[in-house]
Amino acid sequence: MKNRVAFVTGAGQGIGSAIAIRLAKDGFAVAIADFNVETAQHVADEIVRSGGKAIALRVDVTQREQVFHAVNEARHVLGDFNVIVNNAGIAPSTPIADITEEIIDKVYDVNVKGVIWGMQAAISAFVAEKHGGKIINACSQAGHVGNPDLAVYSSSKFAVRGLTQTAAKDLANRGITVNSFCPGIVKTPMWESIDRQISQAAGEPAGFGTQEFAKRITLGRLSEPEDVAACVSFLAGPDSNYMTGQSLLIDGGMVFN
Ligand SMILES: NC(=O)C1=CN([C@@H]2O[C@H](COP(=O)(O)OP(=O)(O)OC[C@H]3O[C@@H](n4cnc5c(N)ncnc54)[C@H](O)[C@@H]3O)[C@@H](O)[C@H]2O)C=CC1
Ligand SMILES: CC(=O)C(C)=O
Repeated sequence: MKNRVAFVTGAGQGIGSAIAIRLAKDGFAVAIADFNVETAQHVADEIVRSGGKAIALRVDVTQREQVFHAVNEARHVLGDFNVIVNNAGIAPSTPIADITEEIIDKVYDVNVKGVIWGMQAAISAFVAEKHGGKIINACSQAGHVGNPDLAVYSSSKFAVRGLTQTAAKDLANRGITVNSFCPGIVKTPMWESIDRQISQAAGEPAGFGTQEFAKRITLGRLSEPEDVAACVSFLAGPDSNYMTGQSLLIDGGMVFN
């Protein structure tokens, strides 16, 4: 029998690694795709040690050819292609008055172009395998409400929400669903870095930025990467078959739509 194959970008750490590990537990053979191939290999080894199937692939999601190459390799090595999770992202703090062209290009190259290249590569793999599939993009609560000090990042995530809605309409007739997940504050290296930058800018000790954001969380706690992975498991599985174009908030009630 063929493997069900999932390809997760930015899966060497944080939310991406939790998603990869969860999808492996769900029975997927998983391609762990990351700029940092050492952390990716570490996650793949952990999955294989637990009895799952995984490979590590080096990919820079800003480079279209690299994304197509990695998706093709995953398809050939793992034997099919069913789900892509375009998770890789970066989030430098960007107070509005200090935004430069360089930082806009850097963030948009990863967070927006990376998602577009991932969607295109997945479409070509689904077509080659003669079936539909699921595209899942990393958005954020910052893609629903503008966040202080994160203008470039927030606008890139608003773009991901728009791309998700549009692609869902474009791809429905090919049997492809497109959804995104929108975490709030997740305990990962990305969040630690945002907290340091916001706290430093306010002249406060580390942890200040987290306290400020946490005031908005209805459930009263930050989330773990596994909280997000559980929802992505739903989006990757058959129980979400009648859902497309949605951007699912997993933010403990920071934003209500
Ligand atoms: N941590 C948080 O509080 C939240 C995170 N998110 C989103 O979730 C996603 C994952 O975030 P975290 O796990 O927190 O981030 P992280 O910074 O901890 O991990 C990101 C991973 O992406 C990889 N990566 C970065 N640039 C890449 C590129 N050009 N090509 C390939 N891989 C690349 C990194 O090597 C790293 O392994 C991002 O899209 C982020 O915007 C959304 C809402 C909240
Ligand atoms: C990092 C992020 O996406 C936040 C705070 O919403």
